Amino acid sequence: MYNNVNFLSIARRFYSGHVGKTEARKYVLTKHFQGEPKKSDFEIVQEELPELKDGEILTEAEYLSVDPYMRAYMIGYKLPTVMIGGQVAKITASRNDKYPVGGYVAGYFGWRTHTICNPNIPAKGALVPMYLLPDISPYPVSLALGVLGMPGNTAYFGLQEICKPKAGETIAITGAAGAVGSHVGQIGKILGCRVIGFAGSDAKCEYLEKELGFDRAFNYKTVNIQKALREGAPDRIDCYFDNVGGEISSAIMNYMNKNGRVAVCGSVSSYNDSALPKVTIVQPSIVFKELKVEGFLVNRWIDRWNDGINANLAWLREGKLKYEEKVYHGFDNMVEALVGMLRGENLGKAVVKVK
Ligand SMILES: NC(=O)C1=CN([C@@H]2O[C@H](COP(=O)(O)OP(=O)(O)OC[C@H]3O[C@@H](n4cnc5c(N)ncnc54)[C@H](OP(=O)(O)O)[C@@H]3O)[C@@H](O)[C@H]2O)C=CC1
Ligand SMILES: CCCCCC(=O)/C=C/[C@@H]1[C@@H](C/C=C\CCCC(=O)O)[C@@H](O)C[C@H]1O
Repeated sequence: MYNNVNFLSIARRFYSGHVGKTEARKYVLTKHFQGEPKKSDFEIVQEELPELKDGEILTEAEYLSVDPYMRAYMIGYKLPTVMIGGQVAKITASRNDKYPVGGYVAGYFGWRTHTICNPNIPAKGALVPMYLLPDISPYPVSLALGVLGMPGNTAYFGLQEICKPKAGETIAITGAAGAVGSHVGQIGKILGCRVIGFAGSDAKCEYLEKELGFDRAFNYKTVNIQKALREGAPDRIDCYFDNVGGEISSAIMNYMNKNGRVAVCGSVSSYNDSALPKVTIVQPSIVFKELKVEGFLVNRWIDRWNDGINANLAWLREGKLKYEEKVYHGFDNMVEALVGMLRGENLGKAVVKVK
């Protein structure tokens, strides 16, 4: 026979945390985006989550990410479907010894307030499986969506593995004041390169030059790009980290040095458009300058995910890497946050604090 104390300790081994019904909310995409995402493209659905089964955990989202891919990817999904996205969530109940209550996980759970999952069974088709956050103190857990997460690893691996910059070379970056771009530029400086960036406002450019140490930054909305390239990169460009695509990318690629390397990371300038833009041809430059142009998805380096996080964490702690976050507030404001980020409201990483 169990006495009360024994019974409780055994029960705790199998089920710790809040016991009871959980009311969860989620965004269901009901209409494919046309132009900018709209609130009316979604329905917010409330549901009661079931009791946990053995091996499962219940998490509560603290920060949700808004990322450019969300605008681009949904076209491939059959609707209605829960909106995709990454989040940092606290474990509030657990029937899995390796995932204790109070711990934090990063996962692609979608736009949900609460999630039940079994970390031992990877979600079908997950490009980046969920993981328990390492100790990132004294930094906020939201950084696991930015400089210490997917965008940080995109900068870390994308620049070093594809552009392979050498000290003294010149790197050009578009989308330079965003999550990935601002991080790429700082790694470029750590590696001893000349770094020039293009971003969408004078204030962003001032931040890049004065706070992050970019050699030059230009407001692509107001400058003459050819003139900016001549002024910012007198020795031309050796590495181009392309976040935006479009005409500015053609201009930069046509201004590169022989054997230059281009990391094609994304093309946010056209994600809201239904037709792809017509741009200046780049093939003659690729041929005659023997450029290497390579697209990539950061999950290519999933086996080295923690190496990227640890390297970025070390640079943060040494004061070599700085970050900014644009924090939106409230689960009800997810669409405003997504649209705001796509319009360029963010300096650094855009995230939503759920409560
Ligand atoms: N390949 C991969 O694995 C990954 C790719 N990416 C890609 O990296 C890029 C940057 O992502 P991320 O850092 O998360 O986002 P950002 O933090 O850079 O936010 C998006 C930015 O896009 C800029 N932007 C919007 N419209 C335009 C336009 N017409 N022309 C130029 N810039 C524009 C805005 O800045 P501004 O004010 O300067 O216009 C805005 O702040 C995206 O293309 C994304 O898809 C991201 C992660 C992984
Ligand atoms: C033309 C679009 C290019 C987009 C480039 C980009 O930003 C890629 C980002 C991926 C991102 C994808 C995330 C989730 C996909 C689906 C998740 C789900 O819940 O189904 C992430 O995987 C890292 C980058 O490779």
